[in-house]
Amino acid sequence: MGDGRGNSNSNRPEWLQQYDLIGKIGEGTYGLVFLAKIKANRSKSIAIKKFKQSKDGDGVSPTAIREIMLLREISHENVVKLVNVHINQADMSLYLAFDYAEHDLYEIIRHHRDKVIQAINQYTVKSLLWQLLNGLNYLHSNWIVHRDLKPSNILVMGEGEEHGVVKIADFGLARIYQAPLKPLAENGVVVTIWYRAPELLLGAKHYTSAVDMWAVGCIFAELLTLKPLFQGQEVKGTPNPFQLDQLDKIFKVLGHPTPEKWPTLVNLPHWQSDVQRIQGHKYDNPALYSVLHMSPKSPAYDLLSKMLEYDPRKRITATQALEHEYFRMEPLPGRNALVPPQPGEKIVNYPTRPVDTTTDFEGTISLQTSQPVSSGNAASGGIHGPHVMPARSVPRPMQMVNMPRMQPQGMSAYNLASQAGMGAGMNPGNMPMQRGVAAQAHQQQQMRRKDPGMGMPGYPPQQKSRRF
Ligand SMILES: Nc1ncnc2c1ncn2[C@@H]1O[C@H](COP(=O)(O)OP(=O)(O)OP(=O)(O)O)[C@@H](O)[C@H]1O
Repeated sequence: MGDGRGNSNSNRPEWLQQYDLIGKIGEGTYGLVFLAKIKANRSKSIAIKKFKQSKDGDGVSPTAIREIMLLREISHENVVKLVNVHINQADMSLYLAFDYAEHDLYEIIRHHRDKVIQAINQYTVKSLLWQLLNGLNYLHSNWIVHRDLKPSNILVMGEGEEHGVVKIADFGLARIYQAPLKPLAENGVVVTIWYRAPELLLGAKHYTSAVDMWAVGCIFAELLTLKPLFQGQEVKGTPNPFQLDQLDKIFKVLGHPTPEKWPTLVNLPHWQSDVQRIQGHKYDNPALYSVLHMSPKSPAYDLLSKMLEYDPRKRITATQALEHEYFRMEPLPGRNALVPPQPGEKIVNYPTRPVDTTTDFEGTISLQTSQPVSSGNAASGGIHGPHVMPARSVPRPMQMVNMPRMQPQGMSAYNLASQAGMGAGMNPGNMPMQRGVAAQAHQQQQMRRKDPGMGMPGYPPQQKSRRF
């Protein structure tokens, strides 16, 4: 695939030359995510996450540094693998290359809800959940709390040797935690609101791995019902973690927490200070089973209610959850979550990721048009063909961590610059670019930018606009 830029190949730093860029696949709070192919092995797809420059442009953000430090030490089948780290010394922009995963739970759930209009089969739900817990158990036993678990961060591998294997991604907010625990206030607000644990919403100063288990409970319920369990309206623009509507949604389903069942509740800042507002409505009759349409006696219900235990100290841990009866009864969980082992069971064909081939590494839009994306790669071809779509416009709201910036010279401590093999002045925009974009796709992108909601029911704008 050519780059449409003549013979600039020899000027490119080595790391750029090893990839063919296919296009943009996503945008998060911290940067853009691109799909690329390794030239030496065209069957190998890579997701390259480019971190945004800090506002003051004085180095690599601490979020990025933290992500690298964590990821380089992490190795587990259910955690996404960091294959390479690249840094552009000219502007200190940072590129992390991960193994590419064709699917994520956000898209899988959306596909079942909006396209096939049918529940995810039990085997798939159980296998996805088991693998998610398995990865999380590994992270927690290594003193890592993810803190931002949500369906889009839980990736699932497409066709190939690892088909249907879950990979936990996006450690932008993950942090090694050690006793004594660091207060939350130092790090900004964590966990996207729908999956945010009640202790955080009530202003807990310390977090534990229990916040991830709450998020897993919300995701488990969403896999079962195809709807987010607690869809609170976020009040933006405040560093205060208190989100009344989110708490209200939780209380409505689970009933009000009480100091009898959750003794440390009374110590939480917002339970005291906002007691009138929090307890304005009294929800005495928990209704989780009616939301889920399942028997409270079923093992799935039992496991879920243990994940949604109010008191974080009583909430089930990942290790305990893996031992739960739910996973010991038929259908047993398997490694390929997407393909039920029983013959005759219908296999759902999930769509490949949409790829926006109009955006290059610098995040600029190209209006040039040429041929469609060449065939022969999973993302652009396969059974579903290319999804050339406009990019999402609105990054998810989340706060940057308030820490001093790492200066460029400081990077050598992490041995990143040497790995990157880049000379100063090199521009990552020189990356070979696929120019297979119709002007129509660009127009569509502009139109959708004006409509962040994209007409999807039940999702607030930042969720609705997640996909192109
Ligand atoms: N290794 C990967 N393979 C394939 N897709 C990925 C990979 N990592 C991330 N993505 C996808 O890229 C998109 C953006 O990811 P990113 O982690 O930057 O942001 P996010 O999780 O959507 O939002 P935020 O960072 O604001 O929480 C998501 O759709 C995600 O599923």
